[in-house]
Amino acid sequence: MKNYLHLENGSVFEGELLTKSIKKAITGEIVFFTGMTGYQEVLTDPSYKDQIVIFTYPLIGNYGINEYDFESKKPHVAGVIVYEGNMSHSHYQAKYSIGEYLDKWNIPLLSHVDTRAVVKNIRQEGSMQAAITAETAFTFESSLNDLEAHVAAVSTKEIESFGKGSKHVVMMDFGYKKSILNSLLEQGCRVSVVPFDTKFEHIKDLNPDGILLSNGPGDPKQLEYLLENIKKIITNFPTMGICLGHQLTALAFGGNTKKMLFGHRGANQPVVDLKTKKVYMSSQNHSYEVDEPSLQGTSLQVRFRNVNDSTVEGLMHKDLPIFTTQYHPEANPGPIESSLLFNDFLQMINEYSGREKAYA
Ligand SMILES: NC(=O)CC[C@H](N)C(=O)O
Repeated sequence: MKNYLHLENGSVFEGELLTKSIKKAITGEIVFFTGMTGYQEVLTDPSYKDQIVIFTYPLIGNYGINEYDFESKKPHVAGVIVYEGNMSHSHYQAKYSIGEYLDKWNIPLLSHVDTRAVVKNIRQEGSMQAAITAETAFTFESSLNDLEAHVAAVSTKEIESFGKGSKHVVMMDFGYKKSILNSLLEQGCRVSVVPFDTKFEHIKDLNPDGILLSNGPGDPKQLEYLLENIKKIITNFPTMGICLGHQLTALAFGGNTKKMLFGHRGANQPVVDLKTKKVYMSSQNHSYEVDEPSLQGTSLQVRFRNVNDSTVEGLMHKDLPIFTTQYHPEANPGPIESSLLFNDFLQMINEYSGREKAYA
């Protein structure tokens, strides 16, 4: 069935709807993902909440959807745009086609769209809204900012515990990916996943050895009201921050964040570790970045940098055991070479265990 993708700049693209017909237009910020594989992880990563994802790789769906690669319990994207959506998947682990899976959650999949032309629009003009509808005309009534997803919609409502290890990591859940939890479990940790707004006093009672600030959707500044609490937590326990967790760390120490022209979303973003001068290929998904000049005079310094555009890709605290990455060391999808950072986190925890508050 013919349907249309409308961009906020007035461009309209025709496509074929592979999922059931939509009664009402679907709107969201349109973002493009450049990885060749990993669509299942992208669809279920809570950081993509309410966004319309357009895949640049021209064949999506060929290995179906399996039971193992979910990053959370359900898909969070508002809609999916592809060049060719393959509904006759072939993989021994596949349970559904991508279309069946999206249909189950009432998420439209629009195919045969000129994805290269759409991405050129986003690259040239920056982030914008888009709509998927059966109508040839569409008027946007909201602004891009109104569409920003909030962490409260994806964070856990109650504390959940995983693993039996001796080191206890409390993960503040801003919309965590399951692979982060798995990476911590692989390090032999016991993990408590706690709501994003859990107070310092409560976290202290949980007696953590370390804190992980997770990834999550939306503008980090939406959580400005929590920064004081976050700062208290991370200055008292060894901390690793990932993506939104990285951005919140920067804000908590007085740095600033800003929206990028169109963000980084893919599985081959080169990042240099300024400490070792080694370059890693990384998995990324973000629209915001830490504004480097704003770090001047703070106690944070840049540890990782994007090789393509020099943006800040990670920070370390000058005195405290805190480090962060804008990219995703847990991969999924993408290269796993940065998973070593979870070892570093554990080393840092071991170094500081028993020294509670000694450095606060
Ligand atoms: N993956 C993430 O945590 C994304 C962080 C933030 N929502 C951004 O888009 O920049």
